[in-house]
Amino acid sequence: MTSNPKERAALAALDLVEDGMKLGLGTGSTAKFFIEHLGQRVRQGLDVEGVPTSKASEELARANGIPLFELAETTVLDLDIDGSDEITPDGSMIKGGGGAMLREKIVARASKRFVMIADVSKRVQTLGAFPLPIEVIPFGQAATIGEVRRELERLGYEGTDISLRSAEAGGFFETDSGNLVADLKLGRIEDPKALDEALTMIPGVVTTGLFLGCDVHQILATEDGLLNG
Ligand SMILES: O=C[C@H](O)[C@H](O)[C@H](O)COP(=O)(O)O
Repeated sequence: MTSNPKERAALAALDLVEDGMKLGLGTGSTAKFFIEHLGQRVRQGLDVEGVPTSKASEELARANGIPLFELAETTVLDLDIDGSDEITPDGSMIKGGGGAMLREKIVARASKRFVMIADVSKRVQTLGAFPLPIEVIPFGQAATIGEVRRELERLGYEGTDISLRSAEAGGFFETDSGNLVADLKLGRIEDPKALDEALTMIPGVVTTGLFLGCDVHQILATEDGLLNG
C-alpha cells in the first residue's frame, strides 16, 4: 500500500468502480493517480468508459488505454471521481486550482454519484484560504474584473487581491474553453452561496470554483489511512 495520501484516496475510490460503469474523470494531481490506476485495471479487463474533465486528463486517459466518450443530452454517468482544493465537512468545495472547474461542474452535474478524493490537508472548516478561481471570458475582461471588485465590496470583502492567472509558458493561463482565470484572495468566505450567486450574475463570469450543495462522498487520506475509515 502506498504512503502517498493522494494515491491512497485514489485507490479507495477505485474500489467503487464496477464493470460497465460510465465514469467522470477528474483533473489534477490526485485524479491523475486515479486515472493511472484505473488504466491498469482496464488493461486487466475492467470494462468502463470515461468522460475526461480536461484536455490533460483526456491525454492521460488515452495514454492509459481508458475508452472515452462524449457527454450527450441524455448521458448519465454512474460515478464521477475528482479532487478538490478545499472541502468543508458538509461538502462545500473550492475547485479549479488547475483551471478545470467548468468542465468539472458539468461532469459532476451529469453524474449519479460524485466522489471527492484528496489528502486530508484539503479539509477546512471555512472556505477561502485557497484563492477562489473564477473563469472569465476574454472579451471585456478588465470591465468584468471591475464588476467583480464592486460586487465583492458590496458583499463586504474590502480590498481583495484579484489576479489574472499566468501560464507557465508566459502570458495568461487559458482554460480548455479558451477563457481566463482570475484568482480572488478572499481569506475567508462567510457565505459561499451568496458570493457564488453574486459572481455568476456578472455577464463575463462563466463560473466560479465554488461547488456547493453537491451530494458528495468524501475520501480523505493521510499517510497512514483514510479519515474515518
Ligand atoms: O482545476 C483543477 C481541479 O479542480 C482539481 O481537482 C483541484 O485543483 C485539486 O487538484 P489536486 O488534486 O492537484 O490538488
